[in-house]
Parts: sequence; structure tokens; C-alpha cells
Amino acid sequence: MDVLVDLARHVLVPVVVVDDAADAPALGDALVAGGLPVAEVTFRTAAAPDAIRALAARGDVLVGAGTVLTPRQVDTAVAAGARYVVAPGTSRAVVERCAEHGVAVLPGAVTATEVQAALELGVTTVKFFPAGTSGGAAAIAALAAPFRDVRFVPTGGVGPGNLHEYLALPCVTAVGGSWMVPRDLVAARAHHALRTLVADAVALADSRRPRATR
Ligand SMILES: O=C(O)C(=O)C[C@H](O)[C@H](O)COP(=O)(O)O
Repeated sequence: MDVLVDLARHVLVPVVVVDDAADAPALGDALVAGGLPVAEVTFRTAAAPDAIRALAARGDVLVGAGTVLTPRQVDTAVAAGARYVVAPGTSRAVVERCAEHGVAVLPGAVTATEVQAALELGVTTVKFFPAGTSGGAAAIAALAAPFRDVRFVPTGGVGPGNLHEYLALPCVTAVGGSWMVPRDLVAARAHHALRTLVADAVALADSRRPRATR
């Protein structure tokens, strides 16, 4: 799907917890100013749908929904304008509801059995979550051997110190993380601090995977 191509082009997926949807405009401004107009808004707070709505309405941020656990949340996310749905695990119900809506879905998978389950549901790009405690880049490289057509989006425990390990793998199309959008800075609408963190993350990713090859 085109959205997955766009995510791969951006390389990084900021995973954000928004406590108040009124914080979304400042978040969107910082993401755009920092050069990474992408957000995965997690359904960990009640503000998530309105935050997605606010980010989607501005038209310059590729916004998705994260921590989606149920088909009902898929409906809510899509109605709010989410262009993609991310789930921590591989749920048939969630994947099928996404397919009904025609929205891209990134279900979580960290074992061979989970990857096979995702493939059986027609999914070829999975979220590798939680990446850090599931074997990290070495585990992804091992899984990529039998699953040659599967692409991975490692998330969870990724940061500036280990980003390069993941970006070195051709099967990693993008990397998710919250390090460039800390919850407290989002809540503080700390534009300059957020913009700097985002820009630094983009520069770091660029240094490991130049845009020309993305
Ligand atoms: O459950 C989900 O679908 C999630 O959204 C999980 C988040 O992607 C990670 O919790 C982010 O991990 P950190 O970058 O280590 O903060």
C-alpha cells in the first residue's frame, strides 16, 4: 500500500502519547518543522481520536493510530482520519477490520509463528514489537532468512544509541519510537525542544540510510 511506501520513505515513525488533543497542533508543527511529518498516535489515552482528527485535518502529517487492540478502535481511528493502524500483536479481528476499511495495518510479530500468522492474513510488513526485549536486530536478521519477503518495523526500546543496528538491515523499512516525541514535552507543547529532537532523529537516520536510497 502507498502508505507503507510513505512510511518507508520517512524511515522513522514517531510513536506519541497525547494526553490532551489540544496539544496536537503544537506536536504537528514540531514534526513538520523538524522534517518528519509522521505520527503514530497511540490509543493509550482517551484523547487519541481527537488528536488523530486534529493532525489529519491539517493535511501535512501522515497520521496513524497505534496500540489498536479491537475492531471498534479500528473504526474509531479510521473515522478520525488515521491512514494506518498499528497493533502490538497480530489480531485477526483487527487485521480483517483494517482490510474492510482499506487502511494499511502493521500488526506486531516477533516470532516465526507470529510472522506466519501475519502472512496468512495477507500482511507482509509487521511491527517487530517490543524490539529491544525480543532479540533486537539480531532476531530480525534471523527471521528474515526464512521470511524473505517480510518487512519489519522494529519498535520498542529503539533510540539514538541502537537505531543504526536496525537501519543496517535491508528488511527493516522503518523504525518506530517515542524518543523524539517524549510525552512530557508533547504535553508542555515544547515546540523548540520537540523540533530539535525530531530534527536530530532525522539527521541520525539520514546518516545511516541516506534519503536517496530510501
Ligand atoms: O503498543 C503499541 O502498539 C505501541 O504503540 C507500542 C509503542 O510503539 C512502543 O511502546 C514505543 O516504544 P518506545 O519507543 O520504547 O517508547
